[in-house]
Amino acid sequence: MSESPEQHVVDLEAESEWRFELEADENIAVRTLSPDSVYINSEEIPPTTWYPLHRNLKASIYAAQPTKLQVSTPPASNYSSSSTSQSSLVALHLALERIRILARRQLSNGHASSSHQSPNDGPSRGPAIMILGPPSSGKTTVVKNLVNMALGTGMSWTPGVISLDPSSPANLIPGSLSLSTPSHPIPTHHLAHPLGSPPTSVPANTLGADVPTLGWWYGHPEPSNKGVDLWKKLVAGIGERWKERCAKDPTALASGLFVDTPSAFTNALLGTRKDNPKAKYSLVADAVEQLEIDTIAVIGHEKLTIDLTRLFPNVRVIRLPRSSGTVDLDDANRQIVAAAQVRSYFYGEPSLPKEIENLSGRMVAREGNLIPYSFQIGWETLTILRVGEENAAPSTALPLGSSRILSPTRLTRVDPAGPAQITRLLNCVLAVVAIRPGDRIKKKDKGLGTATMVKDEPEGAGQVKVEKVEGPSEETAEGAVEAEISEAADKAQDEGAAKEHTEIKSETDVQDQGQTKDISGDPGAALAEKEHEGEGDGDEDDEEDEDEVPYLEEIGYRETLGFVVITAIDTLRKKYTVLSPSPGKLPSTVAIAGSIEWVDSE
Ligand SMILES: Nc1ncnc2c1ncn2[C@@H]1O[C@H](COP(=O)(O)OP(=O)(O)OP(=O)(O)O)[C@@H](O)[C@H]1O
Repeated sequence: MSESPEQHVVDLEAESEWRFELEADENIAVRTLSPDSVYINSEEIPPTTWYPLHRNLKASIYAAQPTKLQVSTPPASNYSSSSTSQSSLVALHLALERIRILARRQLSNGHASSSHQSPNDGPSRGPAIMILGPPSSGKTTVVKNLVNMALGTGMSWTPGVISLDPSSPANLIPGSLSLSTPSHPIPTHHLAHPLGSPPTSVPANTLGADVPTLGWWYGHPEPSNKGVDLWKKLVAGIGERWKERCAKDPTALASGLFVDTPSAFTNALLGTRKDNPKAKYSLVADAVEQLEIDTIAVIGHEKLTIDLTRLFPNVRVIRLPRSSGTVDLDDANRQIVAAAQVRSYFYGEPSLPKEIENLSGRMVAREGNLIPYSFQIGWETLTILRVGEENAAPSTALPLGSSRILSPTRLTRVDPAGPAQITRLLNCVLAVVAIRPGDRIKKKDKGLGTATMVKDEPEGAGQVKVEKVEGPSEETAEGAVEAEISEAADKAQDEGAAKEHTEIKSETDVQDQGQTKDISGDPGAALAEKEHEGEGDGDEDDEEDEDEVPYLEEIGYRETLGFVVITAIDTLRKKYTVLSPSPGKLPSTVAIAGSIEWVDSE
């Protein structure tokens, strides 16, 4: 890097990357002084246009042509490398693009996706690709690159982007799963830049506002065997919404689907149950089925590629080289990412520091700040639930000879006055869920969808027959796969060897930044009353037992309306202080807690 008082310039060779790891106090901007564009995660940075990069970000700028890259302030950690995996990504993108184009042609010729076709027909839907790999192998980066390449073709694609990684910085908020349909390349200005529109309060004039995003709440940073049932129901819900979208929108169907996954998916025993101990990669298989995946790309994990090839004969499994630029993130890094992700949900993209704002020359368009809203709400008004928590009465309290079968997705109510609950609720991220008229369980139905008690009567060879309340039925379908992907994969392998990523309804007006309001009667209380009126049949049965959850289990895994954080708890006045992305009433007074916490350290 050459350094003169007014500029620091990096000379990049053709097909090489400038990689950087920004420290907590490093904010920089880059621009190319050459006539050709450069790219960040395959988003184009036009010539001579400053592109701000915020602290803690780790990424690279790719140049296809020899380039002079100007850097506002050189970061402590930066280097250039010609060992880029860009060409393998381009090869894969081209194969996927061909399928999209053929699918669009088929669809415009009137072929339905589910209709039986002759072998000579092209694909009748776009590719559905899922990216798998170990921790920090670059999965999210690959997804972002492929999505941006598709959106950069000028073909007006509107692919679906699903994040099944609750800890990915590209997702909405830690603990969530998401489905978005971006129509313009996704930026990489800072750590938490999501693959969809970030927050509920996103103003209508920002870049993210036209990226419809739906969010689901898993509530934990990683899928685990304990949460398998909830996980599968969430994935089924996401799959349903994507299929609904495709049924209405042929462009979405032809554009296809990109799925980012958690590194836990590489654990063969994740999701394996005692009743079927030989089942391997159960959650991968579930996602393949629910999302109709036709291609799995595995990053740099040979055994996994072989295992999955054997396990899914109808799915094309390909291997992608791991970019030598990927950075192994430690726990401290991951905590910084998670905190930045929650902060950006509430506050939007951080402001530019003065030294960058004052740079002379053009600057790329950026999203604005968001102004969240803080208020108090009574313990009685906000119903907080947990999914699958086993805090029911001990089995010893049951009648002799009985055992309890708890539904794995049963809802339990959080009693803030209960032991240790204040500690668990403070700083807790909550997903707000919609309550519809049919969701409330009448007293006579209670027990449905919560816990089932069965008598231990021996049946046959001493077996106990249990009846369990099951969730919604699941659809299955098979996906088509294209041979071109195979070629692209082979090419990727060769090159890799050679060198080494709700509809959240928004209330857009913002006010009262950072102020805590004690709204008498509580925001949301009016809505809560309305809910009761809506169900209102004057049925005295509706009187609740404090410990019973009066809602169907289904609300625990339906898409969320948005997220709030409990930032303080007043035990004397029995009120929560809640940070919400938008002002006014909460859209619902029922929220689900998980294990995700956030403390604003800025
Ligand atoms: N070519 C590159 N140059 C510089 N940094 C990179 C490059 N590719 C990826 N990174 C960085 O490496 C880190 C890990 O990449 P990424 O988050 O895509 O991996 P992942 O497999 O999705 O991780 P996780 O284990 O969280 O699922 C990120 O900080 C990412 O920005």
